[in-house]
Amino acid sequence: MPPHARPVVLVTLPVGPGSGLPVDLTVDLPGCDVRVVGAAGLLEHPEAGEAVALVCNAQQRLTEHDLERLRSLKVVSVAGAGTDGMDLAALERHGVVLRNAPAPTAVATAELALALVLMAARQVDAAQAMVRAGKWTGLPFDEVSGRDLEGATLGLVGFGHIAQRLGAAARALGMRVRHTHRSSCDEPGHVEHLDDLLRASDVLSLHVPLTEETRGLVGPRELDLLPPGAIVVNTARGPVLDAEALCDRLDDGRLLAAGLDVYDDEPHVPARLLATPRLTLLPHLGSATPQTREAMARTAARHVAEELGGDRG
Ligand SMILES: NC(=O)C1=CN([C@@H]2O[C@H](COP(=O)(O)OP(=O)(O)OC[C@H]3O[C@@H](n4cnc5c(N)ncnc54)[C@H](O)[C@@H]3O)[C@@H](O)[C@H]2O)C=CC1
Ligand SMILES: O=CC(=O)O
Repeated sequence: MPPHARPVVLVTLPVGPGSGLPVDLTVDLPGCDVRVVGAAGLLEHPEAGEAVALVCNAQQRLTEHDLERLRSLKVVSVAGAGTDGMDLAALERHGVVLRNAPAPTAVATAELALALVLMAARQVDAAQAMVRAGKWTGLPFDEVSGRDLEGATLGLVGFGHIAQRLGAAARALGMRVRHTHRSSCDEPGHVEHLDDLLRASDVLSLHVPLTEETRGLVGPRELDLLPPGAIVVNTARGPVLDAEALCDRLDDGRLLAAGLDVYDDEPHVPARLLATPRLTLLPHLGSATPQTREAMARTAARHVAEELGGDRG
């Protein structure tokens, strides 16, 4: 950065006047030149080589090649939780600090996971389809009668920001809550081994980041450990769960129902999933409320301000 120049911060979030999120991040980044650019135009931006910070969402990909173009970058600040699109080793080689913002995503994402659990338990999609198709002729049929959640066990894989909120809501519904995560802990409900959690889970909800360790964490073997008639919800990342294996078990009736917000190759949703019964499919909607999106953007901007500290004009 030339001496006395103001630090340039590139923002690939759709924020500002005329966007879905009319937030002015210059307020959070005093002393910086904030440029809102489209994600696709990041490398082509005339100040790409001068930018010291990038504010982006959790879908942002950053490779070695990108970092060579963004050669002045010191900070990448994700307005969200997931950092699975980033080449972490390349960021380290280039001396770039990576921050994420899981806390502000938690309320909306936990609420969405709860919605998927409730929809699955009460077969909401199928019941509504019955009404819309004019097939409701009397009392609801057995195939949309679902199950009670009170007294059922919710198994949480990962017990961070989102899972803890979902767990609290589930307890309020009278569910038993069990959880497993990377390290041992003595919190009530902690189960040491994933297999034991699966065997106990009437409802399984996934809340781990996508890493080499969690890719394929819940596959055919794991799904077969669930009690018959279990529910599976994934709001974490598509590759954590084998969605084909999930469909097999919905097709043959071993699982009651499932809900997905995330997929292997978003926004592509495979035809097999679209054709599977009792499977609610949402478009990665977890944190998509205006309140949460604003909190995520502002938190990410604050993280940039913290990291740049005295470098600001
Ligand atoms: N659908 C959506 O819109 C959203 C999806 N997400 C996804 O949800 C994930 C979780 O979010 P937060 O709860 O905020 O994250 P967090 O960082 O607060 O919690 C992650 C938890 O996973 C555990 N964990 C990590 N690796 C593990 C492993 N190998 N085995 C077992 N546990 C492991 C950690 O110990 C921690 O308990 C994010 O990484 C992101 O991928 C997050 C926000 C919105
Ligand atoms: O998927 C969203 C995130 O914040 O991670």
